[in-house]
Amino acid sequence: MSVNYNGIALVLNCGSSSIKYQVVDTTQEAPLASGLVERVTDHNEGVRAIIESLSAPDSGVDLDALTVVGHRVVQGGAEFSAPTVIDDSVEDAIAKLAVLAPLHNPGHVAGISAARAAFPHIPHVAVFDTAFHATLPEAAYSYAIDPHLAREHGIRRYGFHGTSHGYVSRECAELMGRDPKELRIITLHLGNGASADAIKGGVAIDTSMGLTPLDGLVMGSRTGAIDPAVVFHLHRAAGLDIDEIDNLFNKRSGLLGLTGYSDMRDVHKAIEEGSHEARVALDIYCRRIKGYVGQYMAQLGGLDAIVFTAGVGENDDIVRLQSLAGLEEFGIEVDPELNAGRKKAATLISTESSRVQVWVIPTNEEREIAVQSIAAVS
Ligand SMILES: Nc1ncnc2c1ncn2[C@@H]1O[C@H](COP(=O)(O)OP(=O)(O)O)[C@@H](O)[C@H]1O
Ligand SMILES: CC(=O)OP(=O)(O)O
Ligand SMILES: [Mg+2]
Repeated sequence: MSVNYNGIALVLNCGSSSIKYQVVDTTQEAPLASGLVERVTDHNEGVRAIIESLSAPDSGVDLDALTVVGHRVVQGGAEFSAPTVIDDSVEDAIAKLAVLAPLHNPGHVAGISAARAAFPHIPHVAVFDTAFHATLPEAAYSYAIDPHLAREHGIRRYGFHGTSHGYVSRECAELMGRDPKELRIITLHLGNGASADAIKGGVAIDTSMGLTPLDGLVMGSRTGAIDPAVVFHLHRAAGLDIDEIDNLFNKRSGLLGLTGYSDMRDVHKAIEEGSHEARVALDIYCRRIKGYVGQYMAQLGGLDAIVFTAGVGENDDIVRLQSLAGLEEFGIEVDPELNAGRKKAATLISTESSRVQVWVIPTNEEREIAVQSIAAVS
């Protein structure tokens, strides 16, 4: 049973290169304040600047009224599977988990430390991207390596974007007027980072990201799935060391590596200008999505709905159409007219005869983090 508590939360989502924030009053639909600071290099400084601007008399926000500060944390490892009130030891544990999310956890800790210094008397809660995937069956989270070695080094599939996958899958069930317990859903979170989830009866049974947010779908600057032997080969044949390969796979691959652009809008522009590389990049991107849809349909033993969300999923009708093209035999039919354009609100884009409903549902990680943080301290 879930109980909804009300309150006001400042939510900080310290991403790999940006900080998104919202002040959420759960009794109101729209946030009291929201914003995005891009190209952040120092998250401690970034968070302090955000708090300073929210403290201004004309900000429309009364920071004295805050119930809680909620922090998005990408990697919770084996330690954290639920929203957790942050004390020094929790902050320390999140810092230690940075080896398993090097692009994300260091920024989270810098943001947490700035926010705890600014609001020492308000509870701070960490909401983990990994938590929604704590339900994965052992066969889904285990890799085919020596289990002793895996246990000793925490090597397993953790899965990320869980707050988003959980949120949009619950929204989807509600929009379909069905109990999540009776649904099989594939959620496609296509942002700068991208991942797919297979959700059965309301719980995740598979996810495309792994030990770190590098595996799975093609992303803005990350490879997604790649034969691990490419690492050995690049080391032996091209002389790259481990850190150089890590940097290459995480920061200079994906759409960026293929085309020079990490933003899908730029990839489309390049295609319009006749770029063959950009065309192939889009084809790889969509082909990979289709592969996960097929795989997860099989793991789920059938399918009731597909949900597209996040920056690409909500805005890119070409990606949505191309990723699901040719799946009519499997009961998946996108209606090109319903699909057309950017979606600012939940929209059904499948045909009436489609056995599987296809939805675009805008994610709202910040609101979901607010709700979960308030519940954790209520
Ligand atoms: N109109 C659009 N058409 C296609 N892709 C878009 C559009 N707007 C945003 N995007 C894509 O969404 C990405 C950002 O998604 P978002 O979910 O905000 O990512 P993140 O939370 O990881 O920063 C951009 O990098 C871009 O690729
Ligand atoms: C986990 C992850 O990849 O997050 P983001 O999409 O915010 O980079
Ligand atoms: Mg995101």
